[in-house]
Amino acid sequence: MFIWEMERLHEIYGLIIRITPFEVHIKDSSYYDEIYASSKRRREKAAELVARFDLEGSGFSSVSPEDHRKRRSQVEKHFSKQAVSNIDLDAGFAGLTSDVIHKYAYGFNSGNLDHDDFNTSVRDGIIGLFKFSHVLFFFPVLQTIMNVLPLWLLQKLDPFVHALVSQKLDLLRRTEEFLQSKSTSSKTRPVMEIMCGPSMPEDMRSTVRLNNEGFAMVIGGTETTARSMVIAAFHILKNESIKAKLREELWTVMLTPESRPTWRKLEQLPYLSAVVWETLRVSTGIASRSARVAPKEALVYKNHTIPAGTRVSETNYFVLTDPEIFPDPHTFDPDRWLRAAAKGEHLDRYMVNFSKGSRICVGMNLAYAELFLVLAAFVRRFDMELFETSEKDIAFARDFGTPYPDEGNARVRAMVTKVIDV
Ligand code: HEM
Repeated sequence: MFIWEMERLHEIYGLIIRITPFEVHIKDSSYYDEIYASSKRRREKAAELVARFDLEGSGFSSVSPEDHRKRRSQVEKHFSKQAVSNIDLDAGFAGLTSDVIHKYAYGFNSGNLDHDDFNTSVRDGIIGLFKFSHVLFFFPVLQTIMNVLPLWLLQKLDPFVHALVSQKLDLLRRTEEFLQSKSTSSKTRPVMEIMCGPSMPEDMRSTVRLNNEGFAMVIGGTETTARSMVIAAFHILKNESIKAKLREELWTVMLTPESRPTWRKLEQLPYLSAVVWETLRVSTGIASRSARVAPKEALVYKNHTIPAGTRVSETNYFVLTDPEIFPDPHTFDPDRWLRAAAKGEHLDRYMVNFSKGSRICVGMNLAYAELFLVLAAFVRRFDMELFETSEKDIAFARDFGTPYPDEGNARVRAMVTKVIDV
């Protein structure tokens, strides 16, 4: 819950504070782009911050911009708007994001949606990693220990850790198979099959490195997007007028409940777009700060000069709930985006949900595609009522990488009252 302590300290000491012996934290939305800058200005990631995820060699874990650029360029082409538009997305959502990213990255269906409660071990592994991430920050060596312990022992020690390690081992085996097999020329090859193919340079072909790229996609692409869908569902079901307005707009492109408009088509709907933006804003995405280091450039914040080499961070949540930019920030108000657009204001400048600059989320297009397609189907096809669910079940109280409520996981329960057939 350190995020709330930072907020308290900012209230006492102002917009810039030193939060650890090595890190400065700024709570000023207008300064964000200086820290999370484009590749024109050199920014490094602090090695200590990424060690806990055990994704050595991946773009996400790269410290230097040179390593990052080299690795990221092999990944990002598979997540362009063009590439992402070509996938099929079906069905409900709790386990959906995990199934989608496994299919997209590794080519197999992890089967969450086939389970009654959606919550198979695939999802448990990622949740386990997030919930354990503060401990792993201080003791990244635990990752090494987890990797060498036999699975039966891990099962006894902690089912979440067991789920995480088994998942990674399973994906490692699949990466090995991709590296050994002759790649096909099929148009729908998963990202990892292409990345393990002959176009990957020799010095970047280690199985562990490649699997860490794939696992970073799985980690990045599961809880974040799933939580956004859950938050959207909560607000849509709670607010009849939002649901009615959305449904009316969706009728224009979904003549029957089974209509499957493309993501491109859905993106052109102004109100649905506003709902997606507001969902991303209020769901925060990544809760933990991710510091950058400007190794050769002294950053200047107002009358403070931050020496080159210092870790500097902002927290996305503080920007996304900045009342100067988003008045009444804790209210789910999709219309704020339409009002701003009508006035020619560019609120999107402050949509730091996916971070900014050269390290902006590589899976952003996939996340948008999932949100548009899933929310459209959800609203057009079902009438539901919230069941034993209140704001407290989704409110951000604890930072485990993504926001979690005070107890357990974000949980929204609903009863299907009608499946719409016209
Ligand atoms: C609503 C959904 C999502 C949100 C809010 C989100 C947010 C973020 C943020 C804030 C970062 C920067 C992390 C940092 O600075 O350390 C990031 C990076 C990343 N995300 Fe996402 N993400 C989402 C969905 C996805 C999806 C669907 C994927 C699937 C590929 C993904 C994969 C990644 C990867 C691999 C990185 C590291 C990129 C790099 O450093 O080059 N994310 N994401």
